[in-house]
This record gives sequence, structure tokens and C-alpha cells, in this order.
Amino acid sequence: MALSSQDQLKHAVARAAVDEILPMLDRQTVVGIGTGSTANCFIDALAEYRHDFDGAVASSQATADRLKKHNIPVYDLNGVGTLPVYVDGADEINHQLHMIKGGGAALTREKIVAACAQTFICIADGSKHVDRLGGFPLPIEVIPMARSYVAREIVKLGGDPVYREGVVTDNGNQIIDIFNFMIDDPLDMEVRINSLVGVVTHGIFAVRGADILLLGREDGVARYTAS
Ligand SMILES: O=C[C@H](O)[C@H](O)[C@H](O)COP(=O)(O)O
Repeated sequence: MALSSQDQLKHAVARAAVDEILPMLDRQTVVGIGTGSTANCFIDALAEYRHDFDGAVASSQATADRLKKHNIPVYDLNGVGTLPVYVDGADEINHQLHMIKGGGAALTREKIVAACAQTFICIADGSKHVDRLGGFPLPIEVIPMARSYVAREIVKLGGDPVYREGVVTDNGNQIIDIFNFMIDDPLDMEVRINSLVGVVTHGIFAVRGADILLLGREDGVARYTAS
């Protein structure tokens, strides 16, 4: 089956991310790996080099399963400590390399693994690059009993919360997506939503944004760094 042009861009940025991290790899290196269709392309490209590094920490069960299929060892983050690099996709990314993530409900583990990484490389196709975050509904992972409370607090902040029915996160929690919620100051909004009781994590990645963006465009992969 022919790949769509968006799929081709995902493959191109995944390959570029492998090229970016190859100089960092030795037989002791453990790599942090995100979740989603772009991260899956990265896993498949990295598998060719599985004898050149030790293994990976996965940000979701789905990623762990895919790594294991490639015979890449998967480690518990608690036994690994600091990771040299974390590679993941995004739902949106702005020019400051702040992101919205969590479209696949993996945001909490992604944020934890990203926090432990020295370098965060975001890989995305060009459709994800935006001037202002918020076109993509912002996911919030909530403790189930707090769902309605958090939703009411989000309405006070100006957003339209929608319960993502039928989705249970890897941590046993639920997801609310906030629609119509443009984010002018991602750093401030990340902290404000974090302070709501019952919120486990939400999808603004600004306090720990990306360090490098590899962006797939029709004319090639562009590389940006956080200023
Ligand atoms: O929860 C999912 C993650 O945050 C993904 O990184 C994000 O949704 C991007 O996924 P994809 O590469 O499939 O667009």
C-alpha cells in the first residue's frame, strides 16, 4: 500500500532522529521513547541499530510492546535515572518548542520520561507546527472521581471540556479534552492547570519543552533548536 504524504514525512523525521542520536549511542545507552504514530516510525527505524545501544524506557504500554517486538530491552525508569535523550511526537508545537501532547492519552508517562531526559527531540510532520497552541484540543488526565470538578474549573478558565468516553489511561485514569482554548502563555497555563486538584497531568509541555524539533516538510526535514 502506498504511503500518504503525511506518513512519508513521519518516516523522514524518524530517520532524521535516528541520525541525530546515533553519535550519542554506546552499548550502555538507554533511550527514552514516546508514543504515537510518529514515535512508532522512530522505533522501527531505530531497531536497525539495536545492537549499538542497551535498551529503552517506554512512555506507554503500546510503545513497550512495539520495542519488545523488535527485541529491544525495555527498562523501568526507576532503575535507569537520567536518560541522555527522549524522542517523541507532538500534536502541536510552536516556535518556542512548547507542545500540546496527549492525543493518544499517553501524556503522563511521556511527561515523566521527558523530565528525566537531558535532550528532548520532537519529531513531527509540518502540519503540527503552529504559531499559537490550542487548535488541537488540550488533553487533561484526571483522577476519575474529579472529572466533573476539573471540567467545571476548566469552564471558568474559558475552555469547553469534553469527556473522552471509553478511554482509560495506562495509569487507570480518564481524559478530558479542552476545546476552544487558545493558549497565549503556555508556561503560565501549564502551571495553572497543574494546580487544579484531581488533575494528574495535562498536555501542555512548556516547562519542559523540546530542545530540538525535526520537522518534516515536503522539501525536506528542517531542524530547529529551542532559543
Ligand atoms: O499521547 C500521545 C502522544 O502525546 C503523541 O506524541 C501525540 O499524540 C502525537 O502522536 P502522532 O505522532 O500519532 O501524531
